[in-house]
Amino acid sequence: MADTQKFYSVPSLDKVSKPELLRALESSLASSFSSDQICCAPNPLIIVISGPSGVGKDAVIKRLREVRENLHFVVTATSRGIRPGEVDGKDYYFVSKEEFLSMVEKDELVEYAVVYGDYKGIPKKQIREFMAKGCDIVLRVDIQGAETLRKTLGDSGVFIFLVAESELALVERLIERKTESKEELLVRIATGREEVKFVKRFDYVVVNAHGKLEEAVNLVGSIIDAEKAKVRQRTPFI
Ligand SMILES: Nc1ncnc2c1ncn2[C@@H]1O[C@H](COP(=O)(O)OP(=O)(O)OP(=O)(O)O)[C@@H](O)[C@H]1O
Repeated sequence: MADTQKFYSVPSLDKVSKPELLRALESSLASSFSSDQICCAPNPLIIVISGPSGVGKDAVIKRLREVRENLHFVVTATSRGIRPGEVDGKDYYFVSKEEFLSMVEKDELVEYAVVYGDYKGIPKKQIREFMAKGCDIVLRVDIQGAETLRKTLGDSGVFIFLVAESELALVERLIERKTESKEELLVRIATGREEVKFVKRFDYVVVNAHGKLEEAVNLVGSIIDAEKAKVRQRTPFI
């Protein structure tokens, strides 16, 4: 009965202006409407992108950075030599083996590994700094690195495994890149065969098919969007 009375105290919708109607609704409910945000801002994410050598991790991340804002790509420190077209401090921090080992000793890396004879590791400082600014963090690691990060981050990170459409496509991509010797090619291909088995430990798998880089990037973007819309947010801590 009381509810029906409240309903009658609200004027007909076509007789009053929007502000008048709002006031009438507020007074019927005996409380004003809040303009506060209903949901809190989503937590920053740590997105781990991994996959076999030559699958397109760098290519996907490069494009992702062009199309998405508020994303920080952590620059990995490596003791490997610089490849043509790579820029120190942008693609990697190129350091000597000695410098790298000193970073390990000072516990400055969240994860590090020897990859095809070279050290690669992720500096903690950068992750903390950019998460504090509200940025999502993208980490590019090989499968060993993803394994270590899973142990550190548990379910608080988003783990994405990139695959090519077929083994043949992956090998062709590596050959066309022309950055490995035939010995290095063999090692990467053999390792890649084993690495595909690790897909089960990831949260998502994304196919980066030949000529379809944009589709792979869009899917990664959709994964990030869906993660940000989750009711139970991941809360990464480094
Ligand atoms: N969807 C695609 N279609 C065609 N070529 C691609 C695609 N994605 C990447 N490539 C090309 O394949 C080669 C390997 O890609 P990229 O260097 O990004 O792989 P990666 O996974 O980062 O390799 P690594 O782990 O050895 O550094 C590059 O020459 C890149 O331009």
